[in-house]
Amino acid sequence: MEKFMMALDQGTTSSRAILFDRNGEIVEIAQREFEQFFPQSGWVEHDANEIWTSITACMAEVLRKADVQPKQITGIGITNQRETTVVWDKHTHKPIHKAVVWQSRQTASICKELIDHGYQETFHEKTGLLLDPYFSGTKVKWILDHVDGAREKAERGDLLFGTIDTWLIYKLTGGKVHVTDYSNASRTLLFNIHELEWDDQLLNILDIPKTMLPEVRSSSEIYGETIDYHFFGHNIPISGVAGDQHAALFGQACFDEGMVKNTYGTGCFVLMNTGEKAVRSKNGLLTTIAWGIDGKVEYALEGSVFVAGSAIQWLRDGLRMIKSAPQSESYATRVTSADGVYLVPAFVGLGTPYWDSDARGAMFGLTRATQKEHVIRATLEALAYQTKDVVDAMVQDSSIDLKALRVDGGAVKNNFLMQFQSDMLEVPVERPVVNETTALGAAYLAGLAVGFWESKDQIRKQWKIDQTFKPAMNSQERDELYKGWKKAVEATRVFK
Ligand SMILES: Nc1ncnc2c1ncn2[C@@H]1O[C@H](COP(=O)(O)OP(=O)(O)O)[C@@H](O)[C@H]1O
Ligand SMILES: O=P(O)(O)OC[C@H](O)CO
Repeated sequence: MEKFMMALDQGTTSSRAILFDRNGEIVEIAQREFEQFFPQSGWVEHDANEIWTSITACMAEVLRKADVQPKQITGIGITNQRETTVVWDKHTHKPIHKAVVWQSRQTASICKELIDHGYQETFHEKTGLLLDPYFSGTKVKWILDHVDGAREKAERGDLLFGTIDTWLIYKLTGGKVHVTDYSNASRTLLFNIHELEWDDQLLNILDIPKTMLPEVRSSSEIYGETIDYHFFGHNIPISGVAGDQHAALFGQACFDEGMVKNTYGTGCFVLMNTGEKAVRSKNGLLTTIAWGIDGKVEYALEGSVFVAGSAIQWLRDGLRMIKSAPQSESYATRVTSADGVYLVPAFVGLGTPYWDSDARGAMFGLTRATQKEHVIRATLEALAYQTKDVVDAMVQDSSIDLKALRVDGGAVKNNFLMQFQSDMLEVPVERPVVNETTALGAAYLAGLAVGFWESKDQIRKQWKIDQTFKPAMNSQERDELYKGWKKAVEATRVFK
C-alpha cells in the first residue's frame, strides 16, 4: 500500500492540506479560504475556530480527491502563519477572543510604552526581535488586558496561549498536547533564543503567566497523535512543525550556512541560514531560530517585507489596472522601463530594514507620458527593490556573500519579476519545480521523524530547479535604478 505524508499549511488568507509522495512531489491539494476581520483601522483578526474547521475540511477533502485512506498517511507536518495569537480556555477548548493576526497593529501603543521605558535592547538581545506589534508577546498582553476576567483566569491557570501550530495540535489531539516548536517560539517575543527557554524577565515585563505557555520542542519529532474521530478511526502521528518561512527554508534545502530563500506571497520573507550562530543584526534584520532538529538548533537572519504580492492585488482590486495578478507581467513587458516611475508600497508602514510603521505608500517620477504599463512595472520592480534592501543588509550583517537566491511563493511565476530580481541582486535566481515549498518543508520535517525520508542529504538531492534567471543588466543601469529607489524611499519617509 502506497504511503504519503500530509502537510497542513495554515496561511494568512487560506488553509491547505497537501499530500506528498516519497519523491517530495505533490499528489493532491485541498484549499479553503476563511474570513478576515478588520474591527478597526490597522487591526486584523481571524476566528480560530474557523481556522480549525477549514483545516479539518481540507484534510478530509484532500484524502477524498486523492482516493487515499487515513491509514496510508505516515505522518502529519504542520506549518503556519507565524506570530498570530490564540488564547483559549483549557476546560472548554474555546478561544476567549478572536486570533490577533501578525499584521495587526492593535498593540502599537503597548510597544511604544515599552520602548519609552527603555526595554527595546532587552527584548532585542534575548529574542532577536524588535518591539513591534508584529510579534505575539504584546498580542497576548492585549487579550489579557481587554477581555473581561481574562487576567484572573490566566493567573488561576485556566487559559492557554498558542500560535496557530499550537492551536491546531491541541485540537487535533483532543486537548492532550500543548506544544510548539523552536521556530514558532522564536517569533513570540517571549522566548530566549540563546538559552532556549521562555524568559521570566520578559514574561514579567509583559505580565503574562508562564502557565499559559506551551512546551517548546524540536521541529521534527512525534508530538502526539490525531484522535481517531478526526481521522475516520485512525490515529496519525503529528511529527513535524515549523513556522511557514522556516519551513520554506527547509523545503528549499537551504541547509548550509549562507544559503538564502525568498518567499514572494502577500509579503516577502527573506531568510538566510546562519548555522549554529545567532547573528545579531545592526541593520534591522531579525535573528530567529530556523529550526531545531537532531538535538540542536540552527539560526537564520530574516528580513520581512510587509507588502509584496498584496501590491499586485492592489493594482487589481484598488486601481483596477489589471484583471488578474499574472496579467501584471504582460503589461510590464509592453514597455522597456518604468520610465523613471517608482512606487513605494508602504501601505502598512515599512518593515526591514526601515521599521517605520508611520510611513505610507507613494508614487514618484510621474510625467504626462506616464502610462499604466509604467505604474504596473514600477510596482513589480518595487518587490525586487525591497528584496535587495533586505539582502544588502543581510550580506553586511553576516559578512557572507550571496551566491544565489532560491525563490518560492505565488509571485515567482512572474518571469519579468524574477529576471529583474536577478539583475538587481547580480546573482542567479533559482526557481524550483515544487512551488509549495512551505508545505514541502513541513512534510520533510515530519517525514524525517517517522523514517519516511532518511536524511537531509536525500532531501537536498530531491530539490530540483525549474528555471534559473541570470543577471543580464549592465552595472551602471542597475546602480542608477537602485539609487532612484533609495531616493523614493527617503522621500516617502519624509512625507508622513
Ligand atoms: N504572476 C504573478 N505576478 C505577480 N504576482 C503574483 C502572480 N501570481 C500571484 N501573485 C501574487 O502572489 C500572492 C499569492 O501568493 P501566495 O504564495 O499564495 O501568498 P500567501 O501565502 O501570502 O497568501 C498574491 O498577493 C498575488 O498578488
Ligand atoms: O501566511 P503568509 O504566507 O502570508 O506568512 C505570514 C508570515 O508567517 C508572517 O510572519
